[in-house]
Amino acid sequence: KKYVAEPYKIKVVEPIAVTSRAQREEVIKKAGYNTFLINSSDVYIDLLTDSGTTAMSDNQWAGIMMGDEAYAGSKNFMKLQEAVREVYGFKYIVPTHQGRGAENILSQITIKEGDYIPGNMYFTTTRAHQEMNGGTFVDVIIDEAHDSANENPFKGNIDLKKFENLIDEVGADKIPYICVAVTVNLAGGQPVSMKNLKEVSKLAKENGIMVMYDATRCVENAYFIKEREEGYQDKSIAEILKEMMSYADGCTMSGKKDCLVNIGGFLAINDEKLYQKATQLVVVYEGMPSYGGMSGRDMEAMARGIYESVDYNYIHHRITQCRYLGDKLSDAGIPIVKPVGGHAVFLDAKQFYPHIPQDEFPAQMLAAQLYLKSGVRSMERGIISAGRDKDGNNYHPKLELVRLTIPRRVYTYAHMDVVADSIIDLYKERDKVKGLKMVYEPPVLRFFTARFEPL
Ligand SMILES: CC1=C(O)/C(=C\N=C(/Cc2ccc(O)c(F)c2)C(=O)O)C(COP(=O)(O)O)=CN1
Repeated sequence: KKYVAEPYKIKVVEPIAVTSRAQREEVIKKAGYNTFLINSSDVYIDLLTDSGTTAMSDNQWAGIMMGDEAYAGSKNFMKLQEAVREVYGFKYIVPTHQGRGAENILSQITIKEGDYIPGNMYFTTTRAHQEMNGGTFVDVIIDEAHDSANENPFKGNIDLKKFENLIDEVGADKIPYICVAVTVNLAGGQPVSMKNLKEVSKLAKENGIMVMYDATRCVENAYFIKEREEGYQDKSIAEILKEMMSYADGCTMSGKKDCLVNIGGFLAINDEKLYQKATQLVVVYEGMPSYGGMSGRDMEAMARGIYESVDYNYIHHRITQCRYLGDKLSDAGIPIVKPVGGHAVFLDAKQFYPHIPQDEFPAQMLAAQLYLKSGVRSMERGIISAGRDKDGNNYHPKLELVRLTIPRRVYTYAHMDVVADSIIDLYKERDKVKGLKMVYEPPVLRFFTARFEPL
């Protein structure tokens, strides 16, 4: 398979754990069949998440030495503010320790009891903060996004009809903003087209509703627009990203993904009044508006990461490496979410284990089996992650997935081959695998610490 060689060379290495099957059997039992509870020292290839697992560049590490740890008005904040203004185009920026720090503040300053927040598919922390502030999340993504085999090139798109129906149903004054995730994590890292962003922005403006992006993987989204959307092939990633952001009133950002850092995030806003409300809260939850829970050195690393992230060679390799894994799996007949997303390959556990009913947690079991087989850690993104509704009933998401999340600039194609080969082996033994029962269920965001036993 043709692939794009890494546009960087390795300068520092971090040995990884080569384990035996016997060791892994001990580990998975102790971890209650939950990959979140496995120690990093017992993991060979860690595809749990792309969040905070990035390898920073030498330029970013050099920035760590330039930390201005002044409590107020740090030089690094000025650098970060300049980077966000230049690359994203937003006027005001409130640094936070990570994405959910921004989600917490945005939700508190915009959502009132009884409000509705439309969005393109839910995300766990985003929906949690919206609900904690009395809002109700309403999924307005196109239907195709819930069909893992559908190859629509922009499966993250908002269904304008659904958005309009909600406005007619509840009234625009009950909708503080529409949350547009670019890309859509749980749909399989699927992008939103520029055309759809423009249309959403127009409809929202006509109704006095703000548009807030969850910009966590926005550079990946820009790459897909360049690759797939008419009229953008000759534009740079930076130009596309800037245009994307111009259709939003602000964004929350988990810097731990597309800003290429291990910690950090921000809330960016154009409206001055909203910015002032945000600064009143950031001092309560994160710290001064000029550091927001980050050290000076981490703000410097994130500022430098923002500039690096729009380099074509970086993002071209990043997306291509992910697609390499996806193509190798689908060529071998393994059921995955199509098209392959920007940050991960998602295994369709419902099709992988058709004999295991969703209430026996097929995706949870598949992630455990993959660890047992090869020490590769992945993440359940199915019924366990979906949690329970207000009446305490399990949500039954159409997508019962295992996410193989590729950290940025960390693994080589050889690691991708190990992952692919072990999944292909697992598929051959799929009939022998049984489901799980949950033996410990925490009340909130249960997937992080729940424990299971084989049936
Ligand atoms: C699209 C989006 C995210 O992907 C995201 C985080 N993502 C994680 C970490 C994670 C989060 C929640 C889970 O249920 C989970 F199991 C994993 C992840 O692996 O994908 C956040 C929040 O950004 P923070 O992590 O910087 O606070 C906001 N928006």
